[in-house]
Amino acid sequence: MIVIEGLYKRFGDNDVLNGIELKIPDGKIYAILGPNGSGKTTLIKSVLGLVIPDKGQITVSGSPVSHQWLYRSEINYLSQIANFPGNIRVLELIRMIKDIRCQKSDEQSLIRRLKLEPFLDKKLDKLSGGTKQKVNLLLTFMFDNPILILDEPTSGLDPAALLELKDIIRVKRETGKTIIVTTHILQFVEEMADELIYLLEGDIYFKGSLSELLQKTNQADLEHAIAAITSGRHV
Ligand SMILES: Nc1ncnc2c1ncn2[C@@H]1O[C@H](COP(=O)(O)OP(=O)(O)OP(=O)(O)O)[C@@H](O)[C@H]1O
Repeated sequence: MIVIEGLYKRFGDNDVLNGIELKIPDGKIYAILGPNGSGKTTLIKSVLGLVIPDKGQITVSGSPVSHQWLYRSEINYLSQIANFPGNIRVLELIRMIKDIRCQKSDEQSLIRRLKLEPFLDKKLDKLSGGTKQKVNLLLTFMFDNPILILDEPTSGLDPAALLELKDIIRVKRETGKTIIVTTHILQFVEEMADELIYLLEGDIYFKGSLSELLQKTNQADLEHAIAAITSGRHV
């Protein structure tokens, strides 16, 4: 369980998180939604200890994250923009990350599923954006940890890779993992998410299932529900 209490974060005069209270129980897929700049990445980076909050407390599996780092070994994180040096080859990168994490890994089945065999000897700066994203997904999923945090995982993927990604995530959920995803792809959310967390103006506007959100906003689908929220008709 991830517990967030009274979380505040301000950048300059920009109040990004305004007293977030959130409990994320284990074993489900959570979609964090909200307009551009609403603080989704800031929230997940706070959980990861990559952003230091101004106020508030976060615990992951009972451990406070402040000034700690051991808890992070329980988390697999896919960042929105992964910046690895362009002159490293894919296989070298996989070996490097394995050496750093020192955990059992299962890269072979992911290499097959994501069809990465032809690219293993290629340097990262020679890869297309979608192939780079597949490499990032492989690095995220190859370790068997209880929490997965995925910032825009569908970015640049073709339909076949998207199907593989959804399948990989479903299998992770079946094995009891907690999966937190930020995305703007509403079809992905409708298909995959057990719970939606909607951020608006630095706070949580809604947390619950898709059907609860549709009921709350009196709309027929997620696209219209979000349009209703952002136009202020349901704040
Ligand atoms: N390191 C930083 N320094 C200054 N401002 C920042 C920093 N990181 C984020 N911000 C600002 O905080 C706000 C929230 O950014 P964040 O990336 O968390 O939003 P988001 O909901 O993930 O957006 P998007 O949907 O566009 O990815 C934005 O106004 C952004 O400019």
